[in-house]
Amino acid sequence: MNTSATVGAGPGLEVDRLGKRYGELRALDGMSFLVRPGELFGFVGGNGAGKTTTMRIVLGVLAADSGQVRWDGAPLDFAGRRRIGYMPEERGLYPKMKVGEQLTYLARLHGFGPKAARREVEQWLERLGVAERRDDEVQKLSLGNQQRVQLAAALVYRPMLLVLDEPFSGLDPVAVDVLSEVLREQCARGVPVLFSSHQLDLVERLCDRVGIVRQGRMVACGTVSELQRAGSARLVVDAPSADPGWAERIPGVRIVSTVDGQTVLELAEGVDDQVVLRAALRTGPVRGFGRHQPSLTETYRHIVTEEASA
Ligand SMILES: Nc1ncnc2c1ncn2[C@@H]1O[C@H](COP(=O)(O)OP(=O)(O)OP(=O)(O)O)[C@@H](O)[C@H]1O
Repeated sequence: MNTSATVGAGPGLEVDRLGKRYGELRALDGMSFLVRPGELFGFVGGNGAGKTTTMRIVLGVLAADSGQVRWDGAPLDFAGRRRIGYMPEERGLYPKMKVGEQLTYLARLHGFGPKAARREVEQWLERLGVAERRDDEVQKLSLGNQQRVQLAAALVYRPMLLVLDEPFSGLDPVAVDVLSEVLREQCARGVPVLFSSHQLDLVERLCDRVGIVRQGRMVACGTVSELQRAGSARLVVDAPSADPGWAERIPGVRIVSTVDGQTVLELAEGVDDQVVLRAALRTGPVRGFGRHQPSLTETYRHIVTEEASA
């Protein structure tokens, strides 16, 4: 598991040791990671961890105090940044402009001819389920539908990279499915996708790699299973005749929960699970014994808490 990105010439997006202060507040403190072509990268972390600040710096709407953002090994310049599909946290559509006109304008701005622009716009409006709203002003749409249009705005000019700040928040379950599919398709075309989210179940399902941010830096980065392996080892033991505290005296073992004879145990590094099995067998029959696969939410809590107490 990498806790920081390997830096050097290479394809994709490289965020290299970004630093950013707002007055006295250190918002970013050496933020580094890579998003490779065709990779769906989930950017997670608590409120105020520095995700939006990082994305704004990638987009160039905010300048870093230190560090660099690179695309394919070269510093990301204005021309490169124009080819990023961006969905800002504060959203960014013209409220009084009609949906279709706004998207067509964006596509035209990015070099599409009139016919091609209209074709792209129609395709995304259909795909994202807002085609019947093409002649409505953005401000007349529900928040969820405004969000769909905002997504169309990030996709309509075929970006080389997608940077989406909480794209799933506020979407209904059907729209979540459509967006998940769209992001997967973009990845299949080779587009790297960086998105932030607090919906860890969704991130776990969808992402190739996940970066966990705390206090302006990347504290863990890897595939979901790499992160899970880096979390604590847990065992689930089903010993129906055992007293609730049966595992208390095993060195290096902490009881996480006991429900109906089923005990979840956390093992310190190096503890032999066979010692636990023998202790369980001394209590009577053992009906189940196995490793507990933590969810990304559990792993996230573990990593963030460990970092806080380090
Ligand atoms: N314009 C600003 N002026 C001063 N402080 C700011 C500004 N923008 C962000 N911050 C601070 O910088 C830190 C990082 O904020 P940021 O918005 O990047 O976090 P985040 O990870 O996106 O959080 P959330 O999940 O809540 O959206 C926070 O402490 C925030 O209060």
